Amino acid sequence: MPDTNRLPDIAPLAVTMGDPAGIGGDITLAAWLTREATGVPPFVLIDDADRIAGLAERLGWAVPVARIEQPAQAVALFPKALPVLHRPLPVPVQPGKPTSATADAVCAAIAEAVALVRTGAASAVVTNPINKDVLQHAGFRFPGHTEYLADLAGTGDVPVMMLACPALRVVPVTIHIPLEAVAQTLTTAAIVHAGRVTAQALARDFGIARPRLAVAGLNPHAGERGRMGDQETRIIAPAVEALRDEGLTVSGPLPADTLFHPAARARHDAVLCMYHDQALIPIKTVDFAGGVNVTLGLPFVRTSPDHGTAFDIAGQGTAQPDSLVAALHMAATMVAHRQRTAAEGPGR
Ligand SMILES: NC(=O)C1=CN([C@@H]2O[C@H](COP(=O)(O)OP(=O)(O)OC[C@H]3O[C@@H](n4cnc5c(N)ncnc54)[C@H](O)[C@@H]3O)[C@@H](O)[C@H]2O)C=CC1
Ligand SMILES: NCC(=O)COP(=O)(O)O
Repeated sequence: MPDTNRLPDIAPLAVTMGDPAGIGGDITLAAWLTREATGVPPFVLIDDADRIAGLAERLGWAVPVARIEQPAQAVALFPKALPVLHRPLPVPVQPGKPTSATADAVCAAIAEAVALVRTGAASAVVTNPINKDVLQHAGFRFPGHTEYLADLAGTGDVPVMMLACPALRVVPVTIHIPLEAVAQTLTTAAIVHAGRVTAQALARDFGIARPRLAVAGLNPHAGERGRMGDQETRIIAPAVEALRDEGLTVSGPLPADTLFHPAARARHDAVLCMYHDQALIPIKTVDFAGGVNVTLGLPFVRTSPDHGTAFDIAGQGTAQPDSLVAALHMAATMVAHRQRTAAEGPGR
Protein backbone atom coordinates (compact mmCIF):
# COMPACT_ATOMS: atom_id res chain seq x y z
CA MET A 1 0.00 0.00 0.00
CA PRO A 2 1.40 3.45 -0.88
CA ASP A 3 2.61 5.56 2.04
CA THR A 4 0.12 8.44 2.09
CA ASN A 5 2.50 10.48 4.22
CA ARG A 6 4.82 10.67 1.24
CA LEU A 7 2.27 12.09 -1.18
CA PRO A 8 3.47 15.38 -2.62
CA ASP A 9 1.85 18.56 -1.40
CA ILE A 10 0.19 19.53 -4.66
CA ALA A 11 -3.05 21.03 -5.90
CA PRO A 12 -5.85 18.49 -6.53
CA LEU A 13 -5.81 16.44 -9.70
CA ALA A 14 -8.48 17.33 -12.26
CA VAL A 15 -10.41 14.21 -13.32
CA THR A 16 -12.60 14.40 -16.43
CA MET A 17 -15.99 12.70 -16.84
CA GLY A 18 -15.07 10.67 -19.92
CA ASP A 19 -18.02 9.22 -21.80
CA PRO A 20 -20.87 9.39 -19.27
CA ALA A 21 -22.31 6.15 -20.68
CA GLY A 22 -19.05 4.36 -19.91
CA ILE A 23 -17.40 3.18 -16.72
CA GLY A 24 -15.81 6.54 -15.85
CA GLY A 25 -18.41 7.24 -13.15
CA ASP A 26 -18.18 3.73 -11.70
CA ILE A 27 -14.39 3.74 -11.40
CA THR A 28 -14.23 7.31 -10.09
CA LEU A 29 -16.69 6.49 -7.31
CA ALA A 30 -14.83 3.25 -6.59
CA ALA A 31 -11.47 5.05 -6.55
CA TRP A 32 -12.83 7.55 -4.04
CA LEU A 33 -14.16 4.70 -1.89
CA THR A 34 -10.65 3.16 -1.82
CA ARG A 35 -9.03 6.47 -0.80
CA GLU A 36 -7.87 5.30 2.61
CA ALA A 37 -6.69 1.87 1.48
CA THR A 38 -4.91 3.09 -1.66
CA GLY A 39 -3.96 6.59 -0.54
CA VAL A 40 -5.10 8.19 -3.80
CA PRO A 41 -4.18 11.87 -3.98
CA PRO A 42 -7.10 14.30 -3.66
CA PHE A 43 -8.89 14.94 -6.92
CA VAL A 44 -11.80 16.95 -8.23
CA LEU A 45 -14.19 15.43 -10.77
CA ILE A 46 -15.53 17.57 -13.62
CA ASP A 47 -18.91 16.00 -14.26
CA ASP A 48 -22.64 16.25 -13.76
CA ALA A 49 -22.96 16.03 -9.96
CA ASP A 50 -26.55 14.77 -10.16
CA ARG A 51 -25.56 11.95 -12.50
CA ILE A 52 -22.71 10.92 -10.19
CA ALA A 53 -24.86 11.08 -7.07
CA GLY A 54 -27.59 9.08 -8.87
CA LEU A 55 -25.09 6.43 -9.95
CA ALA A 56 -23.74 6.09 -6.40
CA GLU A 57 -27.30 5.73 -5.08
CA ARG A 58 -28.20 3.10 -7.71
CA LEU A 59 -25.08 1.11 -6.86
CA GLY A 60 -25.80 1.42 -3.14
CA TRP A 61 -22.41 2.99 -2.53
CA ALA A 62 -22.07 5.50 0.30
CA VAL A 63 -20.41 8.33 -1.58
CA PRO A 64 -21.43 11.84 -0.51
CA VAL A 65 -21.06 14.09 -3.55
CA ALA A 66 -19.97 17.66 -2.77
CA ARG A 67 -20.52 20.36 -5.38
CA ILE A 68 -17.66 22.82 -5.23
CA GLU A 69 -16.94 26.08 -7.01
CA GLN A 70 -13.14 26.04 -6.88
CA PRO A 71 -10.69 23.10 -7.03
CA ALA A 72 -8.92 24.51 -3.96
CA GLN A 73 -11.92 23.36 -1.89
CA ALA A 74 -11.31 19.75 -2.92
CA VAL A 75 -8.34 18.89 -0.72
CA ALA A 76 -10.07 19.62 2.58
CA LEU A 77 -13.31 17.97 1.46
CA PHE A 78 -11.78 14.87 -0.09
CA PRO A 79 -11.60 12.68 3.03
CA LYS A 80 -15.36 13.06 3.57
CA ALA A 81 -16.92 13.61 0.14
CA LEU A 82 -16.26 13.32 -3.58
CA PRO A 83 -15.69 16.89 -4.80
CA VAL A 84 -17.38 17.67 -8.11
CA LEU A 85 -17.29 20.74 -10.32
CA HIS A 86 -20.91 20.45 -11.49
CA ARG A 87 -21.20 20.62 -15.26
CA PRO A 88 -24.75 19.51 -16.17
CA LEU A 89 -25.21 17.18 -19.11
CA PRO A 90 -27.70 18.28 -21.79
CA VAL A 91 -29.58 14.95 -21.76
CA PRO A 92 -30.08 12.11 -19.26
CA VAL A 93 -27.60 9.31 -19.93
CA GLN A 94 -28.12 5.59 -19.37
CA PRO A 95 -25.02 3.48 -18.61
CA GLY A 96 -24.01 1.49 -21.68
CA LYS A 97 -26.11 3.66 -24.02
CA PRO A 98 -23.81 6.32 -25.46
CA THR A 99 -25.10 9.36 -27.27
CA SER A 100 -23.32 12.00 -29.29
CA ALA A 101 -25.52 14.56 -27.52
CA THR A 102 -22.98 14.49 -24.67
CA ALA A 103 -19.94 15.00 -26.91
CA ASP A 104 -19.60 18.73 -26.27
CA ALA A 105 -19.79 18.24 -22.51
CA VAL A 106 -17.21 15.43 -22.65
CA CYS A 107 -14.79 17.61 -24.62
CA ALA A 108 -15.51 20.67 -22.46
CA ALA A 109 -14.52 18.72 -19.33
CA ILE A 110 -11.17 17.89 -20.91
CA ALA A 111 -10.60 21.50 -21.94
CA GLU A 112 -11.56 22.71 -18.46
CA ALA A 113 -9.17 20.28 -16.80
CA VAL A 114 -6.35 21.60 -18.96
CA ALA A 115 -7.30 25.20 -18.16
CA LEU A 116 -7.32 24.42 -14.42
CA VAL A 117 -3.85 22.92 -14.61
CA ARG A 118 -2.53 25.81 -16.63
CA THR A 119 -3.69 28.30 -13.99
CA GLY A 120 -2.26 26.15 -11.17
CA ALA A 121 -5.72 25.44 -9.70
CA ALA A 122 -5.16 21.74 -10.43
CA SER A 123 -1.85 19.91 -10.63
CA ALA A 124 -2.47 17.42 -13.45
CA VAL A 125 -5.12 16.12 -15.83
CA VAL A 126 -6.43 12.58 -15.31
CA THR A 127 -8.89 11.56 -18.00
CA ASN A 128 -11.65 9.00 -17.84
CA PRO A 129 -12.11 7.00 -21.06
CA ILE A 130 -13.80 8.52 -24.08
CA ASN A 131 -15.31 6.67 -27.01
CA LYS A 132 -13.67 7.86 -30.21
CA ASP A 133 -16.51 6.69 -32.42
CA VAL A 134 -19.15 8.54 -30.41
CA LEU A 135 -17.15 11.77 -30.33
CA GLN A 136 -16.10 11.65 -33.96
CA HIS A 137 -19.71 11.08 -34.95
CA ALA A 138 -20.38 14.45 -33.31
CA GLY A 139 -17.53 16.15 -35.19
CA PHE A 140 -14.57 15.64 -32.85
CA ARG A 141 -11.58 15.98 -35.19
CA PHE A 142 -8.89 14.18 -33.16
CA PRO A 143 -7.97 10.48 -32.98
CA GLY A 144 -8.13 10.63 -29.17
CA HIS A 145 -7.23 12.56 -26.02
CA THR A 146 -3.54 12.54 -26.90
CA GLU A 147 -3.91 14.72 -29.97
CA TYR A 148 -6.72 16.84 -28.46
CA LEU A 149 -4.60 17.62 -25.41
CA ALA A 150 -1.68 18.61 -27.64
CA ASP A 151 -4.01 20.94 -29.52
CA LEU A 152 -5.22 22.47 -26.24
CA ALA A 153 -1.59 22.87 -25.12
CA GLY A 154 -1.02 24.96 -28.23
CA THR A 155 2.75 24.46 -28.34
CA GLY A 156 2.79 22.83 -31.78
CA ASP A 157 4.76 19.90 -30.32
CA VAL A 158 3.78 16.41 -31.44
CA PRO A 159 2.68 14.40 -28.37
CA VAL A 160 3.90 10.91 -27.59
CA MET A 161 1.77 8.17 -26.02
CA MET A 162 3.33 5.98 -23.37
CA LEU A 163 1.72 3.18 -21.38
CA ALA A 164 3.42 2.39 -18.12
CA CYS A 165 3.13 -0.08 -15.27
CA PRO A 166 5.74 -1.04 -12.68
CA ALA A 167 7.05 -3.86 -14.91
CA LEU A 168 7.06 -2.20 -18.34
CA ARG A 169 6.84 1.04 -20.31
CA VAL A 170 5.87 1.00 -23.97
CA VAL A 171 5.58 3.77 -26.56
CA PRO A 172 3.60 3.17 -29.78
CA VAL A 173 5.24 5.28 -32.50
CA THR A 174 2.20 5.02 -34.75
CA ILE A 175 -1.07 5.03 -32.80
CA HIS A 176 -4.64 4.99 -34.02
CA ILE A 177 -4.23 4.06 -37.67
CA PRO A 178 -5.20 0.91 -39.55
CA LEU A 179 -2.59 -1.84 -39.43
CA GLU A 180 -2.33 -1.77 -43.22
CA ALA A 181 -1.18 1.88 -43.04
CA VAL A 182 1.59 1.32 -40.48
CA ALA A 183 4.43 0.42 -42.85
CA GLN A 184 3.70 3.43 -45.07
CA THR A 185 3.30 5.82 -42.14
CA LEU A 186 6.39 4.86 -40.15
CA THR A 187 9.29 7.28 -40.60
CA THR A 188 12.77 7.64 -39.15
CA ALA A 189 11.83 11.15 -37.98
CA ALA A 190 8.80 9.85 -36.06
CA ILE A 191 10.86 7.20 -34.28
CA VAL A 192 13.58 9.73 -33.41
CA HIS A 193 10.95 12.14 -32.10
CA ALA A 194 9.31 9.44 -29.97
CA GLY A 195 12.69 8.35 -28.59
CA ARG A 196 13.82 11.86 -27.80
CA VAL A 197 10.56 12.84 -26.07
CA THR A 198 10.47 9.55 -24.15
CA ALA A 199 14.02 9.98 -22.88
CA GLN A 200 13.33 13.57 -21.83
CA ALA A 201 10.15 12.54 -20.02
CA LEU A 202 11.78 9.60 -18.25
CA ALA A 203 14.40 12.01 -16.90
CA ARG A 204 12.04 14.85 -16.02
CA ASP A 205 8.92 13.01 -14.87
CA PHE A 206 10.12 9.57 -13.77
CA GLY A 207 13.50 10.30 -12.18
CA ILE A 208 15.50 8.17 -14.65
CA ALA A 209 18.31 10.48 -15.72
CA ARG A 210 19.94 8.09 -18.23
CA PRO A 211 17.11 5.93 -19.58
CA ARG A 212 17.77 2.80 -21.63
CA LEU A 213 15.51 2.59 -24.67
CA ALA A 214 14.82 -0.47 -26.80
CA VAL A 215 13.42 -0.11 -30.29
CA ALA A 216 11.32 -2.95 -31.68
CA GLY A 217 11.43 -4.07 -35.28
CA LEU A 218 8.27 -4.02 -37.36
CA ASN A 219 8.57 -7.36 -39.13
CA PRO A 220 9.05 -10.93 -37.86
CA HIS A 221 12.59 -11.41 -36.52
CA ALA A 222 13.21 -7.68 -37.04
CA GLY A 223 13.19 -8.32 -40.78
CA GLU A 224 15.72 -11.19 -40.78
CA ARG A 225 18.34 -9.06 -42.59
CA GLY A 226 15.81 -7.81 -45.11
CA ARG A 227 14.30 -11.17 -46.04
CA MET A 228 11.07 -10.46 -44.15
CA GLY A 229 10.74 -6.73 -44.73
CA ASP A 230 13.14 -3.82 -45.08
CA GLN A 231 11.67 -1.21 -42.70
CA GLU A 232 14.29 -2.21 -40.13
CA THR A 233 17.25 -1.34 -42.38
CA ARG A 234 15.64 1.61 -44.21
CA ILE A 235 13.74 3.31 -41.39
CA ILE A 236 14.30 1.92 -37.89
CA ALA A 237 18.08 1.36 -37.75
CA PRO A 238 18.81 4.92 -38.94
CA ALA A 239 16.55 6.21 -36.16
CA VAL A 240 18.45 4.15 -33.58
CA GLU A 241 21.72 5.60 -34.92
CA ALA A 242 20.37 9.14 -34.79
CA LEU A 243 19.23 8.72 -31.18
CA ARG A 244 22.62 7.28 -30.24
CA ASP A 245 24.28 10.27 -31.91
CA GLU A 246 22.27 12.43 -29.50
CA GLY A 247 23.93 10.58 -26.62
CA LEU A 248 21.03 8.32 -25.70
CA THR A 249 21.35 4.66 -24.72
CA VAL A 250 19.34 2.83 -27.37
CA SER A 251 19.30 -0.75 -28.63
CA GLY A 252 17.54 -2.08 -31.71
CA PRO A 253 15.88 -2.79 -33.97
CA LEU A 254 15.13 -5.86 -31.85
CA PRO A 255 12.71 -8.71 -32.62
CA ALA A 256 9.48 -7.75 -30.87
CA ASP A 257 8.56 -11.29 -29.84
CA THR A 258 11.45 -11.49 -27.37
CA LEU A 259 11.25 -7.97 -25.93
CA PHE A 260 8.65 -8.44 -23.23
CA HIS A 261 9.61 -11.47 -21.14
CA PRO A 262 10.84 -10.61 -17.64
CA ALA A 263 14.59 -10.68 -18.35
CA ALA A 264 14.19 -8.51 -21.47
CA ARG A 265 11.98 -6.06 -19.58
CA ALA A 266 14.68 -5.67 -16.95
CA ARG A 267 17.17 -4.49 -19.60
CA HIS A 268 15.15 -1.45 -20.73
CA ASP A 269 13.34 1.52 -19.20
CA ALA A 270 11.01 1.84 -22.20
CA VAL A 271 10.36 0.05 -25.48
CA LEU A 272 9.52 2.02 -28.64
CA CYS A 273 6.99 -0.05 -30.56
CA MET A 274 6.07 0.44 -34.19
CA TYR A 275 2.29 0.14 -33.88
CA HIS A 276 -0.53 0.26 -31.34
CA ASP A 277 -1.04 -3.42 -30.55
CA GLN A 278 2.70 -4.22 -30.53
CA ALA A 279 2.84 -1.89 -27.52
CA LEU A 280 -0.53 -2.35 -25.85
CA ILE A 281 -0.89 -6.12 -25.97
CA PRO A 282 2.18 -6.76 -23.82
CA ILE A 283 1.38 -4.14 -21.20
CA LYS A 284 -2.30 -5.06 -20.90
CA THR A 285 -1.26 -8.69 -20.61
CA VAL A 286 1.45 -8.06 -18.04
CA ASP A 287 -0.61 -5.66 -15.92
CA PHE A 288 -4.10 -4.69 -17.13
CA ALA A 289 -5.04 -3.41 -13.69
CA GLY A 290 -1.88 -1.39 -13.09
CA GLY A 291 -1.35 0.01 -16.59
CA VAL A 292 -1.50 3.77 -17.08
CA ASN A 293 -1.69 5.78 -20.28
CA VAL A 294 0.55 8.87 -20.12
CA THR A 295 0.88 11.65 -22.67
CA LEU A 296 4.49 12.79 -23.04
CA GLY A 297 5.61 16.07 -24.57
CA LEU A 298 2.89 18.25 -23.04
CA PRO A 299 3.56 21.29 -20.85
CA PHE A 300 1.41 19.62 -18.16
CA VAL A 301 1.01 16.12 -16.75
CA ARG A 302 -1.76 13.90 -18.13
CA THR A 303 -2.49 10.31 -17.21
CA SER A 304 -5.42 7.98 -17.83
CA PRO A 305 -6.47 4.39 -17.16
CA ASP A 306 -5.18 2.01 -19.85
CA HIS A 307 -8.66 0.68 -20.63
CA GLY A 308 -11.61 2.12 -22.52
CA THR A 309 -15.26 2.96 -21.89
CA ALA A 310 -16.35 -0.66 -21.32
CA PHE A 311 -20.01 0.04 -22.17
CA ASP A 312 -20.73 -3.66 -21.59
CA ILE A 313 -20.27 -3.31 -17.82
CA ALA A 314 -21.05 0.39 -17.23
CA GLY A 315 -23.32 1.20 -14.30
CA GLN A 316 -23.02 -2.28 -12.79
CA GLY A 317 -20.36 -1.53 -10.19
CA THR A 318 -18.13 -4.35 -11.42
CA ALA A 319 -15.51 -2.25 -13.27
CA GLN A 320 -12.13 -2.43 -11.54
CA PRO A 321 -10.86 1.00 -10.46
CA ASP A 322 -7.22 -0.15 -10.19
CA SER A 323 -6.01 1.42 -13.41
CA LEU A 324 -7.60 4.77 -12.53
CA VAL A 325 -6.08 4.54 -9.05
CA ALA A 326 -2.68 3.85 -10.65
CA ALA A 327 -3.22 6.80 -13.01
CA LEU A 328 -3.97 9.10 -10.07
CA HIS A 329 -0.86 7.97 -8.22
CA MET A 330 1.30 8.25 -11.32
CA ALA A 331 0.07 11.77 -12.06
CA ALA A 332 0.92 12.96 -8.56
CA THR A 333 4.33 11.30 -8.65
CA MET A 334 5.10 12.81 -12.06
CA VAL A 335 4.12 16.27 -10.82
CA ALA A 336 6.46 15.86 -7.85
CA HIS A 337 9.32 14.66 -10.09
CA ARG A 338 8.72 17.51 -12.52
CA GLN A 339 8.82 20.06 -9.71
CA ARG A 340 11.98 18.50 -8.28
CA THR A 341 13.68 18.31 -11.69
CA ALA A 342 12.83 21.95 -12.36
CA ALA A 343 14.43 22.89 -9.05
CA GLU A 344 17.43 20.53 -8.98
CA GLY A 345 17.98 19.05 -12.47
CA PRO A 346 17.36 15.46 -13.63
CA GLY A 347 19.27 13.73 -10.79
CA ARG A 348 20.67 10.21 -10.87
N1 LIG B 1 -8.07 6.68 -22.65
C1 LIG B 1 -9.17 6.46 -23.37
O1 LIG B 1 -10.00 7.35 -23.49
C2 LIG B 1 -9.40 5.12 -24.01
C3 LIG B 1 -10.53 4.95 -24.75
N2 LIG B 1 -10.77 3.76 -25.38
C4 LIG B 1 -12.00 3.67 -26.12
O2 LIG B 1 -12.92 2.85 -25.41
C5 LIG B 1 -13.85 2.29 -26.34
C6 LIG B 1 -14.02 0.81 -26.07
O3 LIG B 1 -12.78 0.17 -26.32
P1 LIG B 1 -12.52 -1.39 -26.17
O4 LIG B 1 -11.46 -1.74 -27.14
O5 LIG B 1 -13.80 -2.13 -26.19
O6 LIG B 1 -11.82 -1.55 -24.76
P2 LIG B 1 -12.38 -1.49 -23.27
O7 LIG B 1 -11.16 -1.35 -22.42
O8 LIG B 1 -13.42 -0.46 -23.13
O9 LIG B 1 -13.06 -2.92 -23.01
C7 LIG B 1 -12.43 -4.14 -23.32
C8 LIG B 1 -12.88 -5.23 -22.33
O10 LIG B 1 -12.27 -4.99 -21.08
C9 LIG B 1 -13.25 -4.85 -20.06
N3 LIG B 1 -12.81 -3.79 -19.16
C10 LIG B 1 -12.33 -2.58 -19.51
N4 LIG B 1 -12.04 -1.87 -18.44
C11 LIG B 1 -12.34 -2.62 -17.37
C12 LIG B 1 -12.27 -2.42 -15.96
N5 LIG B 1 -11.82 -1.27 -15.42
N6 LIG B 1 -12.68 -3.42 -15.14
C13 LIG B 1 -13.13 -4.57 -15.66
N7 LIG B 1 -13.22 -4.82 -16.98
C14 LIG B 1 -12.83 -3.85 -17.83
C15 LIG B 1 -14.55 -4.47 -20.79
O11 LIG B 1 -15.68 -4.82 -20.03
C16 LIG B 1 -14.40 -5.23 -22.08
O12 LIG B 1 -14.85 -6.54 -21.91
C17 LIG B 1 -13.30 2.61 -27.73
O13 LIG B 1 -14.02 3.70 -28.26
C18 LIG B 1 -11.88 3.02 -27.48
O14 LIG B 1 -11.41 3.95 -28.42
C19 LIG B 1 -9.92 2.69 -25.27
C20 LIG B 1 -8.77 2.81 -24.53
C21 LIG B 1 -8.43 4.04 -23.83
N1 LIG C 1 -5.50 2.65 -26.97
C1 LIG C 1 -5.19 3.80 -26.22
C2 LIG C 1 -6.25 4.79 -26.35
O1 LIG C 1 -7.19 4.62 -27.08
C3 LIG C 1 -6.12 6.02 -25.58
O2 LIG C 1 -5.99 7.09 -26.44
P1 LIG C 1 -6.08 8.59 -25.91
O3 LIG C 1 -7.53 8.90 -25.83
O4 LIG C 1 -5.39 8.64 -24.60
O5 LIG C 1 -5.37 9.35 -26.98
